[in-house]
Amino acid sequence: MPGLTSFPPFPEDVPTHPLLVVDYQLIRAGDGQETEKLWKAATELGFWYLKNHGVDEEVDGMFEMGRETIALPLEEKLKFEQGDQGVSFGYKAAGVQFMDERGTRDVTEFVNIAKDDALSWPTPARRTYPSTVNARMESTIKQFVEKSLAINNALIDILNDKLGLPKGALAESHKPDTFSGCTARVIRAPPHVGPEEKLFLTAHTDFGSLSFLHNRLGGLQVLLPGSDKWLYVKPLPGHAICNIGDTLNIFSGGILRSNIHRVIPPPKDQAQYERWSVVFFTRPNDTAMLRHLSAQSAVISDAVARAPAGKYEPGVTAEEWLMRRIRSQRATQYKGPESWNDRRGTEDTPILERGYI
Ligand SMILES: O=C(O)CCC(=O)C(=O)O
Ligand SMILES: [Fe+2]
Repeated sequence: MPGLTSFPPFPEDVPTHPLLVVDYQLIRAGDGQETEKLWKAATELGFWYLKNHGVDEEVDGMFEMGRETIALPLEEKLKFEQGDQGVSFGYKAAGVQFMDERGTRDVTEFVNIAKDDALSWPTPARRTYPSTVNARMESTIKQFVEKSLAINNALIDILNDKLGLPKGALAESHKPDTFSGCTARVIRAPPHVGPEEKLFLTAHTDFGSLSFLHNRLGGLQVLLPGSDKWLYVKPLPGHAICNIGDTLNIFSGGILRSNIHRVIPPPKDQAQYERWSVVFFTRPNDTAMLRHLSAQSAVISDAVARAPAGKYEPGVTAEEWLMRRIRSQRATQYKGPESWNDRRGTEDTPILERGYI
């Protein structure tokens, strides 16, 4: 199984950043200390480990589904390619995104399944999928989506209360039964044998509200606020990695941090293995207007008052934001070095010698 094959351990001698470990069962039990830990992680780096989440079996099934799908002939996969218009559901072929100012093409493949399709199965809601996805919709994908949604929404509810918002304010724009960009994704990157530097996923912030990530090999790196040094996040067995994305950053007036991260080939001996990850991206309802919620929270209102005017009012819906960001990654959008700026999210950490991301 791709997620479970044995491989060399994550090396101890590479620059690594420890994340806070949040225990989901303690969060569910209303443990005050654990809630504080979640708040600290969400506001300082925007990344944390989540243990005791109870989704391990479904994650293994998702790795299997990904392997079965990526193993299909390219011609078959291309029938489901997500295309250049900003749609984020379907298959993403290797080489259709650009990765840097020079327009270098990517090497990763994705299988993206809309939450709306998993929940409405067997009736398609947004689009159709390869046979290998259909075959596991009922047995694997639906369960993974339902459990991931419940976890992310429970965490969002807690952040809602810590932000001083009225009960359920964020839940209003994250309704499970309303169309949204919520997506289950499997990612595959090839083994990397070359000595040259390579990017699997270029520096980015996540586009939605909260990401629930499961990886096995190293390669994920974060840039700490104010630093230009990339640090690995070590995969820990049984621990998911959660991170805040742009839309919670906007709703919270910047209080919740959508931090830059990237994926490079796994470190040292791990580099010769295929790298797989499974992610669930919780994103707001398509029609939700992206705007800070300062009218509903004094804490957010204070934060917005200190921020540059208009920073947390992009003036678009969640669907428009997502489409714009997905489209801006496609190689067809690459017109020269200036196209790189169009890829920016909410993050504005300067990178030394490279200007802003
Ligand atoms: O594969 C990983 O470890 C991270 C994936 C990621 O950052 C993403 O899909 O947005
Ligand atoms: Fe990401």
